[in-house]
Amino acid sequence: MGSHTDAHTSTDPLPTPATAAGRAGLDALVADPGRAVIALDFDGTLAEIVPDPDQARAHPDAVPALAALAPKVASVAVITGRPAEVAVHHGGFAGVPGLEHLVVLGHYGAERWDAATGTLSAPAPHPGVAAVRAELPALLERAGAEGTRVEEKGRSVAVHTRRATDPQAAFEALRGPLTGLAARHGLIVEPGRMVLELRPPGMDKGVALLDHARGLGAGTVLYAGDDLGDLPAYDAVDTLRAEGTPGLLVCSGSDEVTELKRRADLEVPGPAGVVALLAALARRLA
Ligand SMILES: O=P(O)(O)OC[C@H]1O[C@H](O[C@H]2O[C@H](CO)[C@@H](O)[C@H](O)[C@H]2O)[C@H](O)[C@@H](O)[C@@H]1O
Repeated sequence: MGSHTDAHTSTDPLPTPATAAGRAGLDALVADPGRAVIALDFDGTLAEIVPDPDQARAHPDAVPALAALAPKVASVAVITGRPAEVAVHHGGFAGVPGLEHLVVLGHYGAERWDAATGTLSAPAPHPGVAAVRAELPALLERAGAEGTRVEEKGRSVAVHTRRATDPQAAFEALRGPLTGLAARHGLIVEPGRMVLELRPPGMDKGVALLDHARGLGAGTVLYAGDDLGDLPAYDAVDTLRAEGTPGLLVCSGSDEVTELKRRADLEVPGPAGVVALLAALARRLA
């Protein structure tokens, strides 16, 4: 899938989705923004991918675009694999005029941070995470996984291979052993862009998005993502569409992941393209 860049109207050009379903989703959003839910992934979608996860930050135009858009729609939500408070920090989302009602659903929706209260709600930690954390160094040593980096995420542990000599080879070599380790302790492996995360089962971005959209009685849902962990959210938009709620699937395009492009209604060039779309929407809805 992809897009072309016809003017959506003569007054404020919006990209035109490549699919009829996507065009219906965008039309519904523009026609009735007060019932629209805008849901966005963080890394690779609002923030450029960088080698060190600690250094990732929202695109410089992301917060202004979100702050301009949020007051015009029912909800803006960031749905991320990051711990919610890490996304809030790296995104610069706290205390921003216009983002008073932002919601950040972290750990694939297991955590919820509300800008309105500044509070975080989260389940009890899964005991398997501590067990995995204890066994991981020896497993990585045995695997000879030079250049890999462990990201401690609190409710999960992620093994990054982006800085290995051959990132894709390291990813493939570790996938089996890490899947076995996770399974022994009741966890699952969430694969992403040069990362294998060992995390509790039972929640994903699709469940999170469906709960959020249905809870608000959404009339339209836009979801933008870039990675495999976003596919359940794509499924959720398809589910909502089947129920009669229009939606728009946006892919933040990259060369690393192709699965989303095939399903998206609209592909934009990475976080800069996502942010430009959000800004154009905010202008259109003014
Ligand atoms: O759901 P997301 O917001 O997309 O988070 C998914 C993972 O993103 C982070 O890793 C990715 O971004 C890093 C920084 O750009 C990059 O170095 C890494 O290769 C990417 O996989 C984050 O570190 C993970 O914890 C998230 O689960």
